[in-house]
Amino acid sequence: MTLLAVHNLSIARGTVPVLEGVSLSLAAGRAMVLRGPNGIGKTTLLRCIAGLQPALEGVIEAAPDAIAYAAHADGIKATLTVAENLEFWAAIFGTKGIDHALDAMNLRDLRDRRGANLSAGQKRRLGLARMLVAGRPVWAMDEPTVSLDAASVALFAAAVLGHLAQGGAALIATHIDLGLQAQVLDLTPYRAKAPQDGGRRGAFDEAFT
Ligand SMILES: Nc1ncnc2c1ncn2[C@@H]1O[C@H](COP(=O)(O)OP(=O)(O)OP(=O)(O)O)[C@@H](O)[C@H]1O
Repeated sequence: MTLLAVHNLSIARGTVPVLEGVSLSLAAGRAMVLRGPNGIGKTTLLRCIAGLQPALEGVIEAAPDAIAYAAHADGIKATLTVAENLEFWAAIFGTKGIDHALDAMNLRDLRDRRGANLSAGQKRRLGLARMLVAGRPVWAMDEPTVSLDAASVALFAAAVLGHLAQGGAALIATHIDLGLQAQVLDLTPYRAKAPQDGGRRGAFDEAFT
């Protein structure tokens, strides 16, 4: 069963075209890794697929509320504890139970620590635990392993495998090898033909973080 299909997508950052003609398809149980040099448009593509910005052209097909997105920023509430952060997200996503997410990302001992007091890697683990409480079939993730140590990368890879085994799918922009059996999509051939630097003035989208 196909959980996500993208047809002939063209996307821009600000008003500047970044990628043209991107198509991909992700079936249940499958992972895909997005590759390409810095600035090619991996983040922009993921944001578009997550519904955070419109495409210039093309079609994205997924069931309503199918996609959970983990961005560079973790969206962690500094004044809430680890457990409260996850409870908050479970309430937003309409799911129940956070223990499996605490266990999966080794956060049990940190459950009562406030978001503000977590290390960078711990914050990242909490951000990834959020995916586990989302209860959504398609995980779209942008550089999920930044700040993670080797043990945490292994935990994350195991969490992705578990998600795939349950019929989920994952689209992951990463520069590292996660040891997953994933299809690789290099975005380099889809670089937009329009000038990348010319016409840039006024193109900056300040809301883009
Ligand atoms: N706020 C902005 N407004 C307009 N253009 C931007 C803005 N931020 C980044 N860009 C440009 O958009 C293009 C695509 O950036 P994007 O972040 O999607 O690339 P990426 O492949 O995720 O890069 P990286 O591997 O460095 O994370 C780049 O050329 C970048 O310089």
